[in-house]
Amino acid sequence: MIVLENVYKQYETSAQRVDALQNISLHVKEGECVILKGASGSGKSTILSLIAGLCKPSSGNVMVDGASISKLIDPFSAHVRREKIGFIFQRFHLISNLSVKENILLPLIPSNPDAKVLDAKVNAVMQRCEIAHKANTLTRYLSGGEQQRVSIARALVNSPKIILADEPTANLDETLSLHFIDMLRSLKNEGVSMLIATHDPLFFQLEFADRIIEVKHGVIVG
Ligand SMILES: Nc1ncnc2c1ncn2[C@@H]1O[C@H](COP(=O)(O)OP(=O)(O)OP(=O)(O)O)[C@@H](O)[C@H]1O
Repeated sequence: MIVLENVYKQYETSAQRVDALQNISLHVKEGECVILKGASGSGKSTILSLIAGLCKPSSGNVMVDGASISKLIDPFSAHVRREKIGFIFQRFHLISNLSVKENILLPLIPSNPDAKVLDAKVNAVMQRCEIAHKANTLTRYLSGGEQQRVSIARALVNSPKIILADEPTANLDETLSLHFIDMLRSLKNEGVSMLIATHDPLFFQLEFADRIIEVKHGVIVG
């Protein structure tokens, strides 16, 4: 479902060149749940961004459900992302002057013009993520945990085959984290593949993952 082959990623800034990933190869099968762990700066977010087609590798190949997303130009990689991937970002990336409902609705607009269908999907996912009571609130007025639940709802609204999540429980209390992990478990049982970058001990205590991959200085070490 997700394949990385000999992937390198360098970031060039005016000050320096950063070797963020070096020769990463990994394979996540359909319905498999893999956790990425590693110290801050080890390259976890870069791996997720490459799979989502949000950035390109310096060399190597990234495949998502048979499509070589690393080789597609922007509108086509965005299409693969919209159709197949739900991305839960570390920093939410919500639009602050839109409501909860409008933020969740956004990924659906390009593919689904039927207003009733859209409304039903958004309402269902808001209930699932326990944020329906704030449907009409602008997201700039939400707490960190509430914003996180909106970003989770937005990632799930398209019923993606793949979930990529960057520290998804960082802003949730233990009860909400348990609820979220439970939700991931039911998605996994429905065949959704997931790659989750996390330090949250709950994921490890609950033995949630099929596999844990450790990244160190841009290299897979275990
Ligand atoms: N856009 C960028 N430009 C330059 N360097 C970057 C950029 N994005 C990431 N880096 C660098 O690449 C390396 C890997 O960063 P990345 O964000 O992938 O790590 P991470 O493991 O997700 O860290 P964290 O757990 O703190 O989120 C770091 O040295 C980081 O400073």
